[in-house]
Amino acid sequence: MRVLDRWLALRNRVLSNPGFQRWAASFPLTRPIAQRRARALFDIVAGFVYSQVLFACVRLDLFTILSEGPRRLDELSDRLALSPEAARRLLRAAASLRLVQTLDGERYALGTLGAAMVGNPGIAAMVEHHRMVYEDLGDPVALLRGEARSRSLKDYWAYVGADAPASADSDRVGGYTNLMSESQQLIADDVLDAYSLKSHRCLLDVAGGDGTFLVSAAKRWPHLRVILFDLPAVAERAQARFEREGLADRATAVGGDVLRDPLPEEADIVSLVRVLHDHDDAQAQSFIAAASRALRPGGTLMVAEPMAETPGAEPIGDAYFGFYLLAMGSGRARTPRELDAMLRAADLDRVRQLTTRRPFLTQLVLARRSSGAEV
Ligand SMILES: CC(C)=CCC/C(C)=C/CC/C(C)=C/C=C/C(C)=C/C=C/C=C(C)/C=C/C=C(C)/C=C/C=C(C)/C=C/CC(C)(C)O
Ligand SMILES: C[S@@+](CC[C@H](N)C(=O)[O-])C[C@H]1O[C@@H](n2cnc3c(N)ncnc32)[C@H](O)[C@@H]1O
Repeated sequence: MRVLDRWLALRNRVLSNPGFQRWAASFPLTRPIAQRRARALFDIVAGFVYSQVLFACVRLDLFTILSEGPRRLDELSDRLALSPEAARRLLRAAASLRLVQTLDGERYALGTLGAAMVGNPGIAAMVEHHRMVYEDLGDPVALLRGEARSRSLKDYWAYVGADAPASADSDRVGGYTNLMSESQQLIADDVLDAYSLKSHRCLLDVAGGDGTFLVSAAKRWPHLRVILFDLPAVAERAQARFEREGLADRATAVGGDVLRDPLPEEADIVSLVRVLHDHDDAQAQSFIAAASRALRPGGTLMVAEPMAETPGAEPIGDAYFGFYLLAMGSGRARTPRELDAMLRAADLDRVRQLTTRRPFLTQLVLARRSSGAEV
């Protein structure tokens, strides 16, 4: 450990020296590394500006317009209600970020990342939502010290806070339930492709929102019965959704508070999708305990959510969700290892992690309800 400390002190003294930085940026063997590091730092410095370019594109519906085909600057300037100069500035900014692609004759097409936006409306919903996130992160030091004045996310997520979830009435759950439904479309297939429900009979989705995940599961597996449990005002929306989707014969929504009310006990698999990470440890452990109690021995618990220390996506768990959940006032992204320990503490065993297609969006941990004799 002391050797590592000494090495880090030496390395950081060298790296922070302006003379070394100048040398490394000129010497042919170190130049590519120096440029990559400088760019990485610049992108962190400028991240908010890039986000706002994307926000302007989303607000002006640019990607939908370009999904009709390439357009000339004058056409875009009209449709975006921007002067030609302003439209050109936005389009060039978007092109530099691969959201848009420039073509001859001052024409513009969707870029590779803009095309991905068109296929995933949930991302645009998150971009719009970030207006609220950035309000709360305006003074990150005050946020860390618990002195932030802005509380947009605390008000938005009606199930967090001293008077929650009793205050989560129909008016207050609509906003977050729609956002979760839109963004759930990004992950439901990844989860259902990673774990087959073929051999299960009945799936209970705890804190399942308006049922978007269960609708995907029920449509994929016609033999499956599905039950959703969420706060009463949210469960009402889910029941209406099941009826609209023609699934009412095998999909039911039950209203209640996971921390106070018993969960339905018919299921052989219980899922917690994007639920544990927005609760502090004690509450998250109670959610797991409730889910575990709802299963018979041998039943399966499935936890799907973004996790900390995901290889290649470390900033998403620790920086993005770390600060997002701090502003929200509850929860943290956990590592699969931390979840493993929490699951074992609730009469669950055979904990295993399954690979999903896009682990940065969600990872998957499964466990089995152990038989009483083993506990
Ligand atoms: C064909 C040719 C020419 C080339 C081939 C090259 C090739 C293979 C290109 C690939 C192109 C392609 C298919 C791209 C696909 C891109 C995709 C699918 C991108 C997806 C991006 C997803 C994003 C950015 C998701 C963002 C999600 C966010 C920000 C979620 C936030 C969630 C929150 C805040 C949740 C809150 C819930 C709470 C409260 C924490 O519980
Ligand atoms: C982040 S959302 C996730 C919704 C859904 N699972 C998804 O991934 O789209 C968390 C959900 O937990 C529900 N919830 C929070 N606290 C709850 C409680 N004590 N009892 C029941 N549901 C609760 C909320 O109403 C909300 O629908």
